[in-house]
Amino acid sequence: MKVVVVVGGVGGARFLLGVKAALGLPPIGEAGSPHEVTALVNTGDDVWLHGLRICPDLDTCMYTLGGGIDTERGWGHAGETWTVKAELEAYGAEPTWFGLGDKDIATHLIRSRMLRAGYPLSAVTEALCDRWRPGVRLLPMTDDRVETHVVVDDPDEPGRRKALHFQEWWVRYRAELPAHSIVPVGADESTPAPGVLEAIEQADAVLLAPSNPVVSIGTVLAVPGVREALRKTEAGIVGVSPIIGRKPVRGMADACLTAIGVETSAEGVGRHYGSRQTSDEGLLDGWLVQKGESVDVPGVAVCPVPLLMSDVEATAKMARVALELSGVDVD
Ligand SMILES: O=c1nc2n(C[C@H](O)[C@H](O)[C@H](O)CO)c3cc(O)ccc3cc-2c(=O)[nH]1
Repeated sequence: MKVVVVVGGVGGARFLLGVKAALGLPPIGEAGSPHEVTALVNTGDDVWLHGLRICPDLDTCMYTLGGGIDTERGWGHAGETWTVKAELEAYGAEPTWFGLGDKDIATHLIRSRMLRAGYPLSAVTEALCDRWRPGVRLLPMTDDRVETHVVVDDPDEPGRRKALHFQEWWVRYRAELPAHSIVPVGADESTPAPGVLEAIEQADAVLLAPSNPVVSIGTVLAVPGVREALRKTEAGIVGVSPIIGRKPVRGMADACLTAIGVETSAEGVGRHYGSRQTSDEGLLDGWLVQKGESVDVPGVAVCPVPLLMSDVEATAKMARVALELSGVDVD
């Protein structure tokens, strides 16, 4: 069976652990299997810092599925040290608000060297995954440069607005500066990475992970051709709500949803993604929401399940329901 999962970072990576387990694949590492999982990964969080290209969502998926993630933070290496970071600070090298771990820097050095040698991001990712063996194909949504920027009131100059790179808004300001708009800069000119459209077209099932609907899932959908391919595929498309009650399960999706005028609720996000049957932009055939919530998304089969990805087993149960709701038989 061919499964495509649209993902962002931490939530997406945790969900992929469950998808693998639901398909009988070991959550961590690689194993032969009749099933093929392809993750379409958001690259709008990517950033050049200290001369290194950092791809947070690709790395979080790679480390999580490859067994190297720091499970507490949800990003970066387990057992990380921060020697280089301290040295950079000693030089007063900005930015100091972004934590580059020593082991993580090796990933960025390899990637930056390959990018500078002319390799596309998809080839770089494949090379890095040769070591980590995540057991799913990690595809960047595009090989082109797309960077999410957030327009805020300039904290240093009242009355003026400025565009911050997503990482500065997210890490330095903890998304506490109200966002007037969130823009995936470069998305309009980008094209899907090799294999993205084919994976969607050939999929038996497509899942939208419980990642940030705006800056993760939304950014992948902003790459021209992706939404159209999703609307056309024979595969059933099922999303998983990242919101329980009125709060995101983790991260700050509420700050992003408010910025685009979408209610922070499973119903709000479900309607935002829209029904594939009854609207000409919508994507969803099915929508998983928290057990006990009554959610109405016209034209979409809503299925309440326990949504907390408290461990791989719980996530696998959720992923199994999502796969079955998409119309495939998991077993
Ligand atoms: O809150 C933080 N998140 C950090 N993140 C997480 C990152 O900002 C988020 O995971 C995504 O961009 C949002 O999904 C990192 C991710 C990396 O791949 C590499 C380094 C970092 C460093 C930080 C950091 O210092 N603080």
